[in-house]
Amino acid sequence: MILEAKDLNYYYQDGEQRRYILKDTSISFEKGKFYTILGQSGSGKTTLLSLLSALDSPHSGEVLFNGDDIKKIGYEKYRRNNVGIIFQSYNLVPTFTAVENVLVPMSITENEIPEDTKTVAYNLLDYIGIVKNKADRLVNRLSGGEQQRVAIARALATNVELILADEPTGNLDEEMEQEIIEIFKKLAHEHGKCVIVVTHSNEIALQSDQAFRLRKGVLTSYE
Ligand SMILES: Nc1ncnc2c1ncn2[C@@H]1O[C@H](COP(=O)(O)OP(=O)(O)OP(=O)(O)O)[C@@H](O)[C@H]1O
Repeated sequence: MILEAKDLNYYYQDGEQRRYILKDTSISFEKGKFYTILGQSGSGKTTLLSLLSALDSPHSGEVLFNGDDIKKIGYEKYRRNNVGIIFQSYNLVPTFTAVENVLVPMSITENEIPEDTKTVAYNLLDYIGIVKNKADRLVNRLSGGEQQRVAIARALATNVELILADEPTGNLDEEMEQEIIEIFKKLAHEHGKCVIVVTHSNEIALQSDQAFRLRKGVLTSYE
C-alpha cells in the first residue's frame, strides 16, 4: 500500500456545532492503479485531497505514506519528495515559460534526478504532448488544455510515485478530457504510478480502476 488514510476527521465549527466534512474516513491506495473519488460540489473532495497531499492537517486520524505517518516524515518534506499535485486551476507561475515551471520542483526536491534537468523537463513535456516551441512559451500564452499538461509534467518532474489531482479536466472540452484521462491511465499502468483523481465526472470514474464516492463525509465504493 503506497498511501493510507486512517479514521480522518475534519470539520468546521459552526457556532456551537461541528460540521463534519470528513467523518472517520479511511481509504487506501496501491501503486500501478488509477483511482477516482467522486462527489458532488461541496462534498469534501478538495478537503480530502488536501489532507492526502499534506496541504492541510486533519483534526484527528492519520495519513501513511509507505507505512510512515506523513506528520513524522514532515509535511513539507513529503510534498517536496513524495507527491505530485495537480490543481484544478493549474497554479503555474504565469511569468515563467512551460519548461521553467517544470524546473521549479526539480530545484527543491531531495530526490535523485538526472543532472541535466533542462533536458529532462523538455522530454517530460514532450511526452505529455508539449513540443519544444510551446515549452519555451510563457504559460499564460498556452491554452487551458496545454497548461493542464504542463501542470502534469510539473507533478512528474521529481520522479514521484504518487500523483494527486483535483478536478484536472474541469476546464477542458470532452476531447481534451479524454486525452488527459489516457495520460493518467498510462502513468498508472505503464509507469506503475499511483494516480488519485477527485472529480464530479462519472465519465472519469467509469474509466478508472477503482472509484469511490464521497457523500456527507462518508466514503463508499462506487459501482
Ligand atoms: N472555511 C470554511 N468554513 C466553513 N465551511 C467551509 C470552509 N471551507 C470550505 N467549507 C465547506 O466545506 C465543504 C467541503 O468543501 P470542499 O472544497 O472540500 O468540497 P468539494 O467537494 O471539493 O467541492 P467542489 O467540487 O465544489 O470544489 C463545502 O461545503 C464548503 O462550503
